[in-house]
Amino acid sequence: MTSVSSPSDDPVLEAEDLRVWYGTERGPVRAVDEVSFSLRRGEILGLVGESGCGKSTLGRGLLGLLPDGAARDGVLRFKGQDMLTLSPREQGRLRGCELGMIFQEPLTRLNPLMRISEHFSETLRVHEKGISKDEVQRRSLEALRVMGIPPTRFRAYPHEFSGGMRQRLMIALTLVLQPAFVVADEPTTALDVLVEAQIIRILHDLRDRFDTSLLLITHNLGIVAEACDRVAVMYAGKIVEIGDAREVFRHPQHPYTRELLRSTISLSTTGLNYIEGAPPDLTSPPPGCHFHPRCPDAMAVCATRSPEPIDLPGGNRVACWSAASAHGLVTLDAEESAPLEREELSVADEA
Ligand SMILES: Nc1ncnc2c1ncn2[C@@H]1O[C@H](COP(=O)(O)OP(=O)(O)OP(=O)(O)O)[C@@H](O)[C@H]1O
Repeated sequence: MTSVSSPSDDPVLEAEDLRVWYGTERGPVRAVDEVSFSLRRGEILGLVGESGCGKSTLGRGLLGLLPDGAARDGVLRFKGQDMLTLSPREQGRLRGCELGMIFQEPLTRLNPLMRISEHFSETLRVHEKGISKDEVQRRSLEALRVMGIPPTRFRAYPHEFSGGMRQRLMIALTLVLQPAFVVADEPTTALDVLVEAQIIRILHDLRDRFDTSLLLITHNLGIVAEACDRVAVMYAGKIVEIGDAREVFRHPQHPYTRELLRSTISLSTTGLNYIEGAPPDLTSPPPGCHFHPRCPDAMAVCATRSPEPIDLPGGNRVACWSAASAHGLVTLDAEESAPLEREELSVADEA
């Protein structure tokens, strides 16, 4: 599937050194750790990585939808305005109409006592005061149509819909507000392949009509390849690679991206937990590059110094000593560039 319109250059969202952490008894869980990226108007950015790498936290952190005990810092601009300096009330107002989220578990969010028409009119009236009845109906039916739900179901109750349809209803309720930025967190988990294809079409529809920017969090790399303009790969709280989706899939530059792609392709599955080992505990991630204990290309420097994101000639932005050194963008001495001797390292650590 190809996109018919290209995203404009205006950044809608800009994150600089954004951090999100959860306070726990074991210490702070650094779920998002100095993440920087921007999203242009109408752009669809896929966010991938194994479970526990911080994808949902980043998505929720961008919208300010974090649980009590979580904190954010850094810079987060939406249409040029720094969100982190706004009061919770101002953020809430913005969230209502300009920012939207499509959740993993939609069923809990529909009121069983309210007809679908009432859900739409409540959503629209809260955010667009003074909107006429005719306009509510027109916009609601249009959102239902886009999601493939017949207008005859407009006055039905949530329990009269199948699970997949309820999920689509939730998406319609987000889209009816025509938000500028939407986070979709695993929107297709519960859906069959046909619906998945439909959702991809809808995402493009949304972008083409309203210039909506979208962060699509998913384990399904096929969807990212098909539906996204760019992809960000997250590992242990950091974006380790970001770039044009086709370029990243064709020429992955970070060893983690390569492993992620390989594990998916070789197993023909959407599960991504097949790279040897597991992502680290984010209360005490390994020093240096967080991926170094599992990295096939690790060098001595990787265990001690965290690599900064760097733009590679193909356009990918990658945080990896090995990739940067292969492109001649950093100079490492013989000791730093020696292959990482894992056993020796642990002996040396104990000494
Ligand atoms: N409310 C919370 N309190 C403390 N730690 C949390 C909380 N929510 C998430 N975490 C931790 O933050 C880290 C990142 O979790 P997050 O859910 O953002 O990852 P993810 O990549 O979205 O995973 P998945 O793909 O399974 O949804 C994990 O270590 C997780 O245990």
